[in-house]
Order: sequence, then structure tokens, then C-alpha cells
Amino acid sequence: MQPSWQRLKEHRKAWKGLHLRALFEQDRQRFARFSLTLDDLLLDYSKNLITDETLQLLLQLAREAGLEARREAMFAGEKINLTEQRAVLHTALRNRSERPVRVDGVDVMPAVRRVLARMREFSEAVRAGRWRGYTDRPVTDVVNIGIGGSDLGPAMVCLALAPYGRPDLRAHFVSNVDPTHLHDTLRGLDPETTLFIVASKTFTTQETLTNARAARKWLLARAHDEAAVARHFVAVSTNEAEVRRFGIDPANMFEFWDWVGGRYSLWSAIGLPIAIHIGMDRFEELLTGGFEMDQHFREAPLERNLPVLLGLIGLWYNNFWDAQSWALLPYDQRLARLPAYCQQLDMESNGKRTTLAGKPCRVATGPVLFGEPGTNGQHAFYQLIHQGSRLVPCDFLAAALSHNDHDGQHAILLSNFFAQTEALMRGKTRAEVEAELAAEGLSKSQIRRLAPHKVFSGNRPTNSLLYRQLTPRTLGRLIALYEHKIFVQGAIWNINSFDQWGVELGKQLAKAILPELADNAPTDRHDSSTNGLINHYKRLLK
Ligand SMILES: O=P(O)(O)OC[C@H]1O[C@H](O)[C@H](O)[C@@H](O)[C@@H]1O
Repeated sequence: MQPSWQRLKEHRKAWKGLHLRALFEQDRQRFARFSLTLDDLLLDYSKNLITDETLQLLLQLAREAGLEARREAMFAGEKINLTEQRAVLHTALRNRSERPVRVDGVDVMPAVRRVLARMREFSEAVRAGRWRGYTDRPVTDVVNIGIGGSDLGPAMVCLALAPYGRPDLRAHFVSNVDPTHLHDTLRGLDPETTLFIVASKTFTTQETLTNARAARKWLLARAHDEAAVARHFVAVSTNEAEVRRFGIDPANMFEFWDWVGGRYSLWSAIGLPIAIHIGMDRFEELLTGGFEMDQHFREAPLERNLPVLLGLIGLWYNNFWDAQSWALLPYDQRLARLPAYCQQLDMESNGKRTTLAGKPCRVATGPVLFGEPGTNGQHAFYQLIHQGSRLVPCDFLAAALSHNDHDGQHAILLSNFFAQTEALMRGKTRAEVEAELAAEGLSKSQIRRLAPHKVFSGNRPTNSLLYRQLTPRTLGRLIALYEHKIFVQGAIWNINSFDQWGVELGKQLAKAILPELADNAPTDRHDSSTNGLINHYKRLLK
């Protein structure tokens, strides 16, 4: 354990009754000292349970953990994903500079640019109506079939950037192996004008291949001609052999590489639905936003570095305040899928308990992430954040300008954004509650009974991210900000943020169970609970 870890423990012990309200009262400059901008993007981290000393200790921890060297190793294409012996280079996908990026001595940038050029050509052909279906009609609906990283990124971005999308070229996303997902999506679509993108890094994922086969059947039920498949199916993958085996012509395949992790892949050809929806120029603006955050992360001193600060502050609560969760609260309806996207990003990256040295991790790692857009969440789970017994650190996000402001409604949204972080920080004291109730005319005994329930302890930490408008560039910055935040934490915990072995066991067991479901015979191959469930299922089908 790094020496500053122990010092942070002591610092936490000494924290005692220090209240954020008092910290703000004592220091009029607190916001100025604990906020940072990157162009129009503001991070206000002043409403955190931190002092200068806390930050110094956290920064020291980052240095002792070798964060800077690890960051360089990632950008330089070293194989930092040790368990899979892979480089981690989603940053190369959005490298807008001339700088080469080498893996095993070979510059990957020419291949990256080649695929981007193909994406441009294809997305422009679809958007201009030059790409035609088997009856010579242009595409009206694009259905992405993929799951996890091959779904959440493009789905989140297409919704977020819908104001830049073409209403006559609709984007749909099918991920779940539950047949209802595909059924509901295809209902109302016309096979003659529907384009399927089968997106899978491995091209072996059960859900995606099952849905892709069902989609092909749906097309052929109308077309009655295998030749139609080439006009309606393209693939995005790293695995050409499997794409071929599935029956998609490699000429219709968009490639990416094993150094792109699934949850970091929206910047690659996995972003094809985005490019078709908003156009390639806008997609490249998204890349530029990501690139700008990369440069900031790589070059800004740690104490003025947005992802580093977010990562360290999160770690402070996770490891020294026993916080087990983190809430991501976008005050932006278009960011409704951002929490789900970040759930995969964070929980699949840092949900680990083995260090890079193969030893058990002695400290808590990644938090449980949840969130919903504001103001919806306020009327649902914020109760627990305000008055519950757990500490839930939150990130609030909002744009100053809406793409759809009607009659000043956006100001109502933002007033809630500002009010929530203020309320969480200040709370409401017993004396304030009593004075309020007395002013309402309640009797002394009524006040005594009610007051304890109406007290807010406050002192509940938040970060606020405020930017001008949700443009492709701003969204690119935000996504890269969270990617690097997670990197910072993983580096300090000394875990591999880039593998995901934890998803394998369930997949294996499901494969073994599927054949057992083919007949009515009761099973006794499992524990009594699993046997009981399978056998009850079989009885219900009789
Ligand atoms: O893109 P694919 O190879 O189909 O993988 C889709 C997803 O499934 C896996 O189980 C992983 O947990 C995810 O990281 C991945 O994004």
C-alpha cells in the first residue's frame, strides 16, 4: 500500500464534524479554487468533502501509484491489458494528429484512417439514397444488432445527438436475446428499406448471432432471394472468418482491432450507426471532442486534470468514506442512456478483485453505478440520496442551452439542477425546520413530532459538469472524460480495467442448460434450486 494511503486514512479520521456548509462560509473563494474549465466545459468540484490537504494527499497517491507512467503506457500502445496480452488504444481511433501510434512496432493509424474513409463512403451512400435495397428503394431504417459495447455506445450517442439526426433515416437498436426486442423493433418496418448492421467484436456472441439470423429470416420471408442479404446486411467486427461463416460478404464488413475494448469501441466502426444517423462530419466532431480530452488528460498537470480529479475524488469516497455507489444524473433527456452506458464502462472495467500481480485486491474497487435523467430521478430515488443512511456521491450534468427550448422550460430544468446540489450540500438543520414549522402555525408538540423527519443532514457530495450545449464535440469530451476517470481509478487500485472474465461463467452455464430445456424430462444435474426452477419451468409449459 502506498504511504499516502495511510495518511489519507488518518486525514479521514480527523475529518469528524467538518460540514461543507461551514467550509463554504469560511472560504468565499472555494468555488474558484475547486473548479476547472476546458473551454466551455466547467467542472465544479467544490461541493465535495475535500480540503487542500485532501487533494494534495490524493494527488500524492496518484503519483506514488505511478499513474503518469501508466497513462503513457496506454497512449504508447503497450500491452497493458495483461490477461489478454493486448494494447488498449481507443485513443488511437480518435487521434486527430499526425502522430503515429504503434502496436508491436507497426503504426495503426493508416488502418484507422482507411476504415474511417470506408465509413464515410458507406454512410454518405446510405444518407444520399445511393445505397439501395433489393427492390431498388433507399434505406429508411437502420437496425443495429449488437449487445454490450456493440450496442450501448452507439445507442447512447444516437439518442444524445438526435437533434443532428435525419428524421427520415431512423436508427434502431436490438440487443436482447429476448425475441420480443427484435419483434417490437421490426414491427412496422419494411424489409425493402431496412438496413441491418450486425455489430460484434468477436462475432461469436449468442444474442447477436441469434438476432441476426432471425433478422435475415425476416428479410428472406419477403425477398425469397439470398442475393438480397448483401443489400441489407453489413457487419462490424474484428473477426472476418466468422463474418464470412455467417454469410456476410467481407466487402460489406467494417473492421476494427483487438486493441479496441468492446466498451471503448463507439469511436471505431462500431460507431457506424452514429455516422449514418448524424453524418460522418458530425461523427468526426465527436472524435475530435474525444481527442481533445485525450490531450488534456495526457498533458495537463495532475492537479488541473479533469479525469484525474474526478477519479481521485471518486476514490476518496469509495475507499475512505465506504461509499459503495456513484450516481450519474444528467439533467438532459437526451442523455437518458448515459448512465447505462457508463454502467458498462465503469462496472465492467473496475468490477474486479484481483490485482495485476494476481493477488487479491486489499481495497474496495469500482462502485455500483446508477442514474436517471433529472428531474425524473428527483421524484423517485433522490429521497435516499438526501436523507438515506448511505453516502451516495453524485455527478450532475447539464447544458446551458437546450436544442428544444419552449417558453423558457429549460430554465426550470436548470433551476432544479442548481437547487439539488445546493440542497445536498447545505441540508436543513433542526433549528431551520422548527422555525419553518412554527411559521406554518404548527403547535409545539406537532413540531416535536415532525421535525426529526424533516431534517436534512446535508454534507452530501456532488460534482457538477456544465457546458454550453450537447454538441458532438462536447459529447465526445464527456465520454472520454469518464473513460479516463475510470482508468485513473483502475491504475491506483492496480487492477486490469480492460478484461471482463466475470461475464464468462454465466455464458458457459447457459450453454450447458439450453439443451436440457429441449424436452419435458425433469433434471437433477444441478443444485436443488436450479433443478427446482428448471423443472417448474417445464411443468408450466405442459
Ligand atoms: O461485441 P461482442 O464481441 O459481441 O461482445 C459484446 C459484449 O459481450 C461480452 O460479454 C462483454 O462482456 C462485453 O464487453 C461486450 O461488449
